[in-house]
Amino acid sequence: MVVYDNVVLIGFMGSGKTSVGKVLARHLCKTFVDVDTVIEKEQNCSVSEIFADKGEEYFRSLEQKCINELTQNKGQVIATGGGLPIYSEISKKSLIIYIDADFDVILGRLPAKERAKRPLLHDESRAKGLFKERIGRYEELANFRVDANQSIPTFIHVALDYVLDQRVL
Ligand SMILES: Nc1ncnc2c1ncn2[C@@H]1O[C@H](COP(=O)(O)OP(=O)(O)O)[C@@H](O)[C@H]1O
Ligand SMILES: O=C(O)C1=C[C@@H](OP(=O)(O)O)[C@@H](O)[C@H](O)C1
Repeated sequence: MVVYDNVVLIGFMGSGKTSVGKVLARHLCKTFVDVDTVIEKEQNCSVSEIFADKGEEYFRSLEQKCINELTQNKGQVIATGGGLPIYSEISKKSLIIYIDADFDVILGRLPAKERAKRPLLHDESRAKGLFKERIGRYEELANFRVDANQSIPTFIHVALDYVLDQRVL
């Protein structure tokens, strides 16, 4: 049986990776880490500011460096940004869970303040295009997909049961 170092959550912007990750980590008694938050702390500015000042390509290089460093450690639940698995390699020793919510559900959940934090969500039709483009990659990479269209308490046990059936350090 494969032994995984970490649980890594992937999925589109706003699908709930951070929210689900925190709950999952608590139940599993693992450390929760959010890639965007780590980058923001290291750079001492927000993701939006990095996009505006240094550009998306630079942000993608920070993501790759960050996920490489984080996956040197073990026993964590790691929430990624929606574009990370599109542009970065994720260690093969990661148990990858796809947090899958419909585009309209995501938009309905995000207040203006949350949308403003995500530069690639500002233009709705472009964001919908990205959503369609990325689904295939998320599905291909994931060990497991969780339907995240409902409230977290209604589906968290599905993710938890799956992880508990695997061997994660
Ligand atoms: N299953 C859910 N039901 C209702 N609201 C949710 C759910 N998952 C996330 N949210 C809300 O959606 C927003 C985006 O969630 P977040 O966890 O930040 O997504 P991500 O990390 O994937 O970008 C937050 O305001 C969060 O409270
Ligand atoms: O999908 C993307 O390309 C992005 C997703 C964001 O993270 P969330 O998925 O947490 O919103 C953040 O990394 C950045 O705005 C780019």
